[in-house]
Amino acid sequence: MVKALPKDGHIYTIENNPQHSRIAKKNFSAFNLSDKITLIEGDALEKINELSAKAPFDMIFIDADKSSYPKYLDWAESYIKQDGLIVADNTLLFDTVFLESPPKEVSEKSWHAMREFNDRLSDEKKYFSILIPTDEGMTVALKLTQVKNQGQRNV
Ligand SMILES: C[S@@+](CC[C@H](N)C(=O)[O-])C[C@H]1O[C@@H](n2cnc3c(N)ncnc32)[C@H](O)[C@@H]1O
Repeated sequence: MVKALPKDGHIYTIENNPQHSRIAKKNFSAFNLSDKITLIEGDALEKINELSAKAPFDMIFIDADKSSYPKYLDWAESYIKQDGLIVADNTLLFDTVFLESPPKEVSEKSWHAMREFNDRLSDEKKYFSILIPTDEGMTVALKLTQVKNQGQRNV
C-alpha cells in the first residue's frame, strides 16, 4: 500500500491488540515508513470517529472483526471520496457466506453481518464492485459518483 501512495499520501491504521501494534510499529520504523503510516491504538469503532477529520479518503481497507463490518461500512460510505475504493478482506467468511443459514463454525452475528455487508456493496446504483474469490474473499468496491437530480451515475 505504501508503494502505491502518492508523494503526499498517508496511511492511517487502527489496531486494538497491543502486541500487534508493537510489532507493526517496529516494522514501520525498520522500513523507514513511520512518516507515511500512523498507527492509532484502540478499538476501530471508537477510533474511526477521530479519523473522520482526515476525510475524504481515496481508499478504505476493512479487515477487523467481522461482526462489525456493516458499522465500518456505515462510516466508510460517509468518508470515502466519490470514485474512491472500499476494500474488505474475508468477505466469503471462510466459505460460509453463501450458505442458506449460518453454520456452527462461524458466529451467527458475523454471518449475518457479512451478508448485509456484501449485499450493500452489490448495490449497482452506489458501487461498481467485485468479490474476488481468493481463499478468504476480497471485495473491491468503487464508490460511484452520483449525478444530482437524474438518478444516474458516472464511473
Ligand atoms: C486480519 S488482521 C489484519 C492483517 C493486516 N490487514 C495485514 O494484511 O497484514 C486483523 C487485525 O485487526 C485487529 N482487530 C480486530 N478487531 C479490531 C477492532 N475492533 N479494532 C481494532 N483492531 C482490531 C486484530 O488485532 C488484527 O491485528
